[in-house]
Amino acid sequence: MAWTEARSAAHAAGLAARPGPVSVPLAEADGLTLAAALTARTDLPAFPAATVDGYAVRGPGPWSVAGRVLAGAVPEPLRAGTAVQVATGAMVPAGTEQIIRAEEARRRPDGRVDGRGRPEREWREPGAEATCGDELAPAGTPVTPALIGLAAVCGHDSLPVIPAVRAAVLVFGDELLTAGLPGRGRVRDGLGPQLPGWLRRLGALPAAGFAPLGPVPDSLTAQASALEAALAHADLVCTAGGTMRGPVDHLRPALAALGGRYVVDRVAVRPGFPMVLAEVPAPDGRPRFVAGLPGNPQSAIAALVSLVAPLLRGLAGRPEPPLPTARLAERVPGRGTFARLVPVRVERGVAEPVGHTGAAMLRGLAGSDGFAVIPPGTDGEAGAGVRWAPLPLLPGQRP
Ligand SMILES: Nc1nc2c(c(=O)[nH]1)N[C@H]1C(S)=C(S)[C@@H](COP(=O)(O)OP(=O)(O)OC[C@H]3O[C@@H](n4cnc5c(N)ncnc54)[C@H](O)[C@@H]3O)O[C@H]1N2
Ligand code: MOO
Repeated sequence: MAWTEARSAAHAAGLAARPGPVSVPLAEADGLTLAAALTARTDLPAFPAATVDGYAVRGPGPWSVAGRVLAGAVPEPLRAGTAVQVATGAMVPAGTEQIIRAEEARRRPDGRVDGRGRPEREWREPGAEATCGDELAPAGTPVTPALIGLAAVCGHDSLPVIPAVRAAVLVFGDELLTAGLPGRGRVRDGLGPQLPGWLRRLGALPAAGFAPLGPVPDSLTAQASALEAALAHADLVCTAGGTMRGPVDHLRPALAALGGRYVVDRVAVRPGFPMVLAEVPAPDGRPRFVAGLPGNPQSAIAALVSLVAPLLRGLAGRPEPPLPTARLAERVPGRGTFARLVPVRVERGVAEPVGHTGAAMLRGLAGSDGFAVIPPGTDGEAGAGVRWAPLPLLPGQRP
């Protein structure tokens, strides 16, 4: 499958399988996606609210001071010739004609206040920000802290959201070490420690109740049963390794044993071409997903960006945004009929290829912002515009 087609297929499969909406308390909604439009449950503000500390007055001055209204209280209507002291945020008494700022009011010896109000009203009218029923954000909007605040001030206690995907990671390979120095045929597992952070940045939560103890042994029975156990807790299982047809590559037979159906089976891209995305049936009728990432560490992350990122956007009910573009700093040869993904650092719109980018390497990737995409049948020319697929780095977390 072509790389662009594979990304679209992953996104479409996610959209089709997205979970139904749930209602969550505001404090738990951050980072999720609105499942229905957010509407104002009341006028905002809900009552006329003073914007300054001062005196609300009615009729011509000087005014005798009839009391005060603090924020949170309901005032009596104002009679002509009187003033009440108001605090910022206090409900303005009915009949108020102007508010004289505290620093611009004079207390006369007889106790009355005098002064001139400013031409503009010093209170907010009900509905100035929103009227009851206004749509404040459409379905599909990512929930941010500011949106949570907006929902709170217009009367919501909970929000309808698409729940977060629960994701689990399984690494395959008897050669993998989880501690100490590599050597004598053994390598350190570079994906088990890395994938959870990327998945979290893509909006997935760890699958509660499932924590593998380490690499899964290279046997079909071990890998099929590890997958089955993970799928009992997770909407998405990312596996690493075993995607090819080596003597101990069991991912495809394990998927077959679980009744898996391929959404994507190998992609015309380098690195990462043996990547797989499969749907596995589940008792509730909503499919679960297995993303088979190749074992070569950089290839695995290329597959994560190519398949897992669009899948998770689909599962969250979000659209797939077009890839950003940048200018290539230097010439990058293509890979014939395959697309090529090249780790780059992107600075002020210029994509600079980094070094150490073999499929088995992480050194280049660890200093990059994402992958420049050299389309099939082309070379990337110095100065030419390219699309690039960002790594899910958070602002302020660039390497
Ligand atoms: N005959 C062919 N052999 C291979 C081809 C091919 O076209 N024909 N393609 C190569 C490509 S491309 C890739 S990518 C790999 C994919 O292989 P697998 O997904 O089956 O991965 P493994 O064989 O298990 O491992 C490959 C490589 O990566 C190391 N590895 C695995 N897991 C980890 C990990 N968690 N952390 C660090 N390193 C890991 C493993 O030791 C191997 O060196 O297949 C090629 N072969
Ligand atoms: O596709 Mo492999 O992932 O080139 O290294």
